[in-house]
Order: sequence, then C-alpha cells, then structure tokens
Amino acid sequence: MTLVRERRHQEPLTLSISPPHYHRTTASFIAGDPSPSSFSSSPESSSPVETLNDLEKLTVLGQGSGGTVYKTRHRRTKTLYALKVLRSNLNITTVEADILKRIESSFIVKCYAVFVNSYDLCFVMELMEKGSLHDALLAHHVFSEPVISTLANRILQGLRYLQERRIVHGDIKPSNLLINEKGEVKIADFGASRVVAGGSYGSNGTCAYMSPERVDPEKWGFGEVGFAGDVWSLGVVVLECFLGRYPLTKIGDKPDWAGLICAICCDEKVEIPASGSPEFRDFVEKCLEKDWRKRGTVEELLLHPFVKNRL
Ligand SMILES: Nc1ncnc2c1ncn2[C@@H]1O[C@H](COP(=O)(O)OP(=O)(O)OP(=O)(O)O)[C@@H](O)[C@H]1O
Repeated sequence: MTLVRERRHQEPLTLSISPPHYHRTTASFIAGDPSPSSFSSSPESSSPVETLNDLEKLTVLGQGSGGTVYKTRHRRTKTLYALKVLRSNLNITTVEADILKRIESSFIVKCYAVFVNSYDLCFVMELMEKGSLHDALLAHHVFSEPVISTLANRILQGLRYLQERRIVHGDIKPSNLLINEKGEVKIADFGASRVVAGGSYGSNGTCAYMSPERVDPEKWGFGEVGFAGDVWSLGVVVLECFLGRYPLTKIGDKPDWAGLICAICCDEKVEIPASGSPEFRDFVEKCLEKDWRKRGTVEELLLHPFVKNRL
C-alpha cells in the first residue's frame, strides 16, 4: 500500500489551478450521511450521472488506504460504473477533481462526475472490469514481452497526454493501472498528481516506484518538473511484469525501508535479466537510468523499437 493516502490527510497539495465549480445536490446514497445536501462537480457539462441517487451499489470492487471502490449500476440507463468513495479532504479533493475534469483520453480511466460532502468524496468512474494490473500479476505471475510491450505503449501514450497538459501523475504503479473488458490498460488515480507550474516536486507517491531524484533530490538533483519520475515508475512496472516480482530488491533481501531507498538511489545500475530480448533490455535500461537527465523521455520511448507500433 502507499504513503499517498496517509499523506493526503496530513499535507494539502498546492497547485496553481483554479478550483472546480461545485453544485448543490442531494446525496442520500452515501451510507451514514446525516447532512441533507452535498456538492457535486461534473467533469462533463452533461454528465450521465446527475446525483448519487442515480446509482445503486452492487458489489465492492476493491479497497485502497483512503477508501472503497464499488461496482454500481445507473438505475435508469442500467450502465455500470465504478464509484470510488474516499474520506473527504476538500483542499486535496478539489485539486484531484480539477485534474480529472481536464482529462479525456482513451489511455486514462474516465471520471464522469465527482460528488463531495463533509465526509466523503465520491468519484463516478468508468468501470474497469478486469481490475488492476496488480491483480492481474497476482493471477498470471508474469507477462510475455508482447503483452508488456502493448501495456508500455498504452501507458506512454497516457503519459504523453498528461505531459501535454503539464500534469505529472506521480504514482504510476500496478494498482493504479486498470484493465477493462477488452484487456486495455489505462492509467488511474490522480491522488498524487500535480499540474506543473514550477520545478518543485510533490511529496506524494509510493516509495517503491519513486525515481532516485524524488527519493534523494540532493544526490540526483531535481528532474525537470517531474515527468522523468513517471518514466522511471513505468520502467519499474515493466520489469515487474517480466520478473513477476518487485524488481529493485533481490530475492531474499530484507524488505525494509533502508534497503529499498538504497536500491533506488545507489549508483549501481538496475540489473536487467539477460533472458529478455535486446529491445526489452534496452527499453528498460532507458527507463531505469538513475540520472534523470539521461533517462529516456516519453516521446523518445514511444519511438523505441520495443513499443513502437504496438497497441
Ligand atoms: N474504475 C475502476 N474499475 C474497477 N475497479 C477499480 C476501479 N478503480 C479502482 N478499482 C479497484 O479498487 C481497488 C482499490 O482502488 P484504490 O484506487 O482505492 O486503491 P489502490 O490504488 O489499490 O491503493 P491506494 O490508493 O491505497 O494506493 C483497485 O486496486 C482496483 O482493484
């Protein structure tokens, strides 16, 4: 699990974006909500879900450190949605909601509406029927290079879309990569994201997938506004899919904080298995270059032979 949800409740993100516009709406849907009203923000002008009362809960899809994700059905249209209910922290949630409002990409999980009251923040999202890449890895253990290549291509296209809008995701990892019925992978969860206005890094994210310059900025220097950090995280995910385990620590290593920090930040290059194809090895090496100045960029990696023309 991540630090991000814990930190969400401690330190508000500061972003130079204007807050979304909130509408008053009824939301008796939220169990235990004693207040007669809540606020909603719809990422689309005509959202298919106008109030939370439109949705009936079917099952629990998953649990994160900040809340619960439900499978829901629209009472009238019968369309299925995922509903993520987080404990509300308005400073942060307006930031996340505003980022989600800007996003419309087939490589990123769609958010149709956001409802906020004093207790909960509810995101109405596209249902990703096959769950997360983390779940898929538990079930399949490893993936073949063609599968990893398609997955890497989709994530890179999602990152390119975000980068064009100056958004750093900040928490690319298997449980934030969701899979739909067609087997397409999309990026989710913008709780650690930020819109780049200057050169500073946010402190949210999941340490195991963080780049050296985020873990130890003094040693590695700040990466240019943080996009390189998302590329590093992608490299960790790609290698994890190949090996079937978290790749930066060795089998048998004590899974402690110090060992992890050392594995990410020490000068040694990340070990890439010799059993991978030359294209795979080169791609991973370019993502997991410790010096962010020499790391592959999203644009360069999209042209790399390992992922080029894959979808
Ligand atoms: N849109 C969705 N469609 C289908 N399942 C989803 C969707 N969003 C989340 N889930 C499921 O719910 C689980 C919990 O998601 P959530 O984003 O709350 O936490 P997490 O990312 O797994 O962990 P954390 O947020 O604590 O890092 C996911 O791992 C996934 O299995």
